[in-house]
Amino acid sequence: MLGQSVIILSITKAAHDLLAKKGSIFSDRPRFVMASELALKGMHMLLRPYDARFKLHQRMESQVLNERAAVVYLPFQELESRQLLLDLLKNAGGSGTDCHEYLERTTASIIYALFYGYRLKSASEPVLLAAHAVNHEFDQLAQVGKYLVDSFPVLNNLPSFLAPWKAEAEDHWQRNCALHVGNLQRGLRDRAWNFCKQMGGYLDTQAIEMSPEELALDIGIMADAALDASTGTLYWFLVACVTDDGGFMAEAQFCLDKVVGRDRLPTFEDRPRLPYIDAIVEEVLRWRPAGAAGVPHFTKVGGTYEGYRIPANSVVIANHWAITREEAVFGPDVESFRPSRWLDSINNSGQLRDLPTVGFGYGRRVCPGRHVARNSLWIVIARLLWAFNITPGLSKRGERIEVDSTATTDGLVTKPLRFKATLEPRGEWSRKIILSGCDTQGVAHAEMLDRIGENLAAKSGATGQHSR
Ligand code: HEM
Repeated sequence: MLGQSVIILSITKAAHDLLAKKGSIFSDRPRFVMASELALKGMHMLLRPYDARFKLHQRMESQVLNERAAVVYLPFQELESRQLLLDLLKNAGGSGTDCHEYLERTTASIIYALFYGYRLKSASEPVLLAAHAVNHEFDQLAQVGKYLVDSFPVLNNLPSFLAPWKAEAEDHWQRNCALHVGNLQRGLRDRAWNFCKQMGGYLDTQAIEMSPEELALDIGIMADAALDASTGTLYWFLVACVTDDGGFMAEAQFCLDKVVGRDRLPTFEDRPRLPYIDAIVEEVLRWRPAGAAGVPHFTKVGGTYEGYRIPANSVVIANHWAITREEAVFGPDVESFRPSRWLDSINNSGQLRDLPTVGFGYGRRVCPGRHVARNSLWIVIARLLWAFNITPGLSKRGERIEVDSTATTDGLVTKPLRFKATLEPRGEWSRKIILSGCDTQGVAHAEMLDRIGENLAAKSGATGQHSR
C-alpha cells in the first residue's frame, strides 16, 4: 500500500529476535487486495491475516503435517523415490536431459497421493497442468504494483463498471475454486485414506462449520505450496551436483558405500548413520533458499528494535538470500556449496551443528510442511547419490554444457533456469538394483494409504472418517 513502511531484515539475529521471539506481534501478513481479498475471497492460507480463522486452519494443517505425522508418510516417500530412480535410468543417461519433470512427478505424486488419494504417472497429467495454469494466473494477480487497488484499497468502493479488476478477480476465483473443489471431491470419493478425509473428519469431530470451498482451498493451496518449493529445492540440488567443485558428491558416495553398501538402496533406517546426507539437505536449503526474497510478514503494532523505530502497520521481510550468506553465522565461503559446514567436526559426534535454518521461514508463520519436505528431500538425495554419477549434460557435439548456478526464475519461489544433467548408474550393481526393484506402477497404493491412515489414527487418536 502507498506510504507503507517496509523493513527488510538481513541478519539472522534480527529475523529471529523479531519474527520468532516476538511472533505474537510479527505474524500477520500485509493486505493483498487483488490477489487475496478479491481473487481468493481471503482463503489463501499463505496470505491470511493472523487471526482466529488462520489459527483454526493452522490446527487443521498441523494434524496432518506435524513431526509425528510426517513419520507415517515415509513409506510413500520411499515408494516414489524408487520410481524416480527408474525414470532417470531410462531417460537421463547419455547426453543427459532436463530432469525437472521427473523431479516434479515425484514430489507431485507424493503430495497428490497423500492429499487426494491418487498417484501421478507423469508431470503432464491434466490435473497438474491445470494447477500450474491457475497458479501462474494467481502470480500475475499478486504482482506488486500491477493493480491500483492494491495501492489504494478505497478504489474498491467503486461500482463494478468502473472497477474492471473485480471481474478479473471473480473470473480467477471461479477457476481456482473449481480446481480445488474438484480435487476435494475426488479425494473424498476416493476409496483410500487421504488428507481430505482426515481434515474433513477433524472438522466433523470438532463440530466446526466450514464451507467446502474453504476446506478445498486450504488443502489445495497447501498442495500448491508444497509442490513448487519441494521440486525447486530438488532441482537446486541437481545444480549443486553438476557444478560440484568441492567434491561433496564423492564424500557422500563414500559415506553411502560405507553405511549402505552396494547390495541395496539406502532407506530411512540408515538415516542416523548418514548425517552427511542431512548436511546436504540443509546446505541446499541454505545455498539456494526456495523463497530467496522471503515471504512478507506484517505488524500492526509499532515499537523499537536495537535503536531502530518500527512504525505500526509495517511490512517486515526476512531477506532469506542475505541471511543465508552471513559469514559470522555460516562460516567462510558462503557462496560455495559446502555440506561440511553443517557437521560438528570438532566433536566429530555425527550430529548436525545447531546452525539456524532459514529456508522454511520464521516464527508462527514457519512452513508447516517442513518435516514432510525434509523427509522427501533426504530419501531422494540419498538414493540419487547412491545410484548415479551426476554430471552436466552434453551438447550435440558432445561438449559439456556448463550450468550457471546463479541463473534463477523470478517469483515467490525461485527455481533454477532449465538445464540438462546426465545421470549414469555408478555401476552394474546400481543399474541391476534399479531395474529389479524400482518399477512401482503396480503397487497397491490404496492399501498403503489405508495403512498410513491407521498409523496416523494410532498416533494422534483422530480418524479419517468424515460425513461430508
Ligand atoms: C523444500 C520445501 C519447502 C520450502 C523451502 C518451503 C518454504 C516455505 C516458506 C519460506 C514459507 C513462508 C514462511 C514465512 O512466512 O516465514 C512457507 C509457508 C508455507 N508452506 Fe512451505 N516450504 C516447503 C514445503 C512445503 C510443504 C511440503 C508443505 C505442505 C505439505 C508446505 C506448506 C506451506 C504452507 C501451508 C505455508 C503457509 C504458512 C503460513 O502462512 O502460515 N510447504 N513454506
